[in-house]
Amino acid sequence: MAPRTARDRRDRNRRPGGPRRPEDLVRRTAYEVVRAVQTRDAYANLLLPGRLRDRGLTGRDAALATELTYGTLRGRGTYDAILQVCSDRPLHRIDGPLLDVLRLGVHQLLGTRIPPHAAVGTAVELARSVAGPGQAKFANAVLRKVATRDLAAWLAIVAPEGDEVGRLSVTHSHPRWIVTALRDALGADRAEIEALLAADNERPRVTLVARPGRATAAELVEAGAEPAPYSPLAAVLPEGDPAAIDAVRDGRAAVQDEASQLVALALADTPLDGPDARWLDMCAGPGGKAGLLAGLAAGRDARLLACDVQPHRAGLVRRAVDGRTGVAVVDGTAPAWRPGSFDRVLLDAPCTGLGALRRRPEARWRREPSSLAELGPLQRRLLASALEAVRPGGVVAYVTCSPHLAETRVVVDDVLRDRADVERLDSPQAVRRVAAGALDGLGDGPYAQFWPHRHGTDAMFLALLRRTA
Ligand SMILES: C[S@@+](CC[C@H](N)C(=O)[O-])C[C@H]1O[C@@H](n2cnc3c(N)ncnc32)[C@H](O)[C@@H]1O
Repeated sequence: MAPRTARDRRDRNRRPGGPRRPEDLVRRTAYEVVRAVQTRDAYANLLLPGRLRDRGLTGRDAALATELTYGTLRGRGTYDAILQVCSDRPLHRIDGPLLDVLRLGVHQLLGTRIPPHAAVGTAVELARSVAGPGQAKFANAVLRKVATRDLAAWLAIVAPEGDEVGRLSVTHSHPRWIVTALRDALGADRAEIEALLAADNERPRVTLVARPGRATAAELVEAGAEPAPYSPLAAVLPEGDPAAIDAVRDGRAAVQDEASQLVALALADTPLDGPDARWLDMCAGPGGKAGLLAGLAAGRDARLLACDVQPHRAGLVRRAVDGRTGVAVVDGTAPAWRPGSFDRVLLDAPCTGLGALRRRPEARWRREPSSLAELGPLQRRLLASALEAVRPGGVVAYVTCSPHLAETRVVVDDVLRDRADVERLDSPQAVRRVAAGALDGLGDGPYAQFWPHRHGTDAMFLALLRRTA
C-alpha cells in the first residue's frame, strides 16, 4: 500500500536494524538524484522535489539534500580531478555508484561546513550500502586522503599550471570546450572569465514575473518579494517557496529570469509602422515568454499565437496563457501560415542552454560539442522561417539561452548574409529602453548579450531584426 503521510513515508525508509537517521535519508536522497542524472539523463530540478516529498524531507533537511545534490553535480569536474590524485585506481575503473558516493563525499568535505568525520563517516556508510563492505574500505581510504587538505590547497595541486583553459576547467568545474566557448563569447580579460565561471557555480536567486495585466511587481513586493534591478515586471524572492505567493499560485505571476522578461519586453516595445495586431511565439514551450507576451498583447488589442513542435510542451503553454491566445502544435520550419502573416515574431530557439548553467547544474556534463552541430541547421531554418512569417516593417527577435557564438551571432550573420531585406536593430538600446534601471554591459550592438556575472541573469542573447521589404 502506498504510504499516505510524510511520517508513513519516513517509517517506510527505516531499516529493519534500527531507525534511519534523517541525515542518512538526506544523503541517500542526494545520492539517488545524482545517480539518476548520470544513468537516466534525469533532470535534478525535476526529480528532486518529488523525492523530497516522498521521503518527507522538509525545512533544513530538504535544504541540505538540495545543496548536496546540486553541489555534487556542479563540482564534478573539480572533484574528479582531486579523486584521481587520492585514488590508486583510475576513475574509469571505479563503478558508477561508488564514484557518485565519492563525489558526494568530496563535496561534503570541500564544499560544505559539514565536519570531516561526519562527511567521511556518512559517505562510507553509503558506500557500504550501495557497493558492499570491501568498497566501503576503499571509500574510507580515499576520502580520508581528500580530508587532509582544503579546496584551495587541492586546487594548487590539481589545476594544471601553464594551461590556462585546463586550469579554469578544473578550478571552476566546467568542461574545457565550454570554457573555451564562453571565453570566445565574452571576449574579455582573464579576471572576467573567472568571474563568469564562478557565477555559473552560484545558485541563482528566484526571480518572479508579474504577468502584465494580471499582477504587478509592486504586488509581489507587498507579498514579501524584493524589488528587482532591471525588469519593471520582476521581483526577487530571497527565500521560501514561490508557490506561497498568492499571485504565483493563481498563475498571475510565475518564476522567470529577468533577462527572459527583458528580451520579450524589448520585442513588444520596438516601434512599428502600420498594424500591430498579430504576434507569433514560434517556439513557445513551456510558455514562460508566451505568458508575458500574451498579457502585453491583450493590453494592446493584439493577438498572440504560441506554437511548439512538441504536443506536451504546447500543453504547458496553454496553462501559461489566457483564453485569447491561440496555442498550436506547429513545426516552425514548415508552418501552414502565409508569409508575412505577423507583425511581431519571437523565435526563442532550441539551443544548448549553456546560458543557464546556474539553474541546470548537470547540463554542462550532458552537452557535447556535437550538440552544436545538431542544433545549428535547425536554428538557421527556424530563423529563416521567422523572417518569412513577419510582414515587411515587422520585427523578429532571435533569442537563445546560450552565449555560444555558434548559436548566436554566427547563426544570425549566416542567415542574413544573402538577404538585403532585413535590418539589424540596436538590441542593447532596445533592452535599455524597457529596463527599469540602468543596464550596461550588454555589448556594443547590434546584438545584446546578458551575463550571469554582470547582470545576475542567465546568459541570454537577443538579435532584433526588422524586415524592410
Ligand atoms: C528554448 S525553448 C523555448 C522556451 C520558451 N520560449 C519559454 O520562454 O518558456 C525552445 C522550444 O522550441 C521547441 N522547438 C524545437 N524545434 C521546434 C520546431 N521545429 N518548431 C517549433 N518549436 C520547436 C522545443 O520543443 C522547445 O519547447
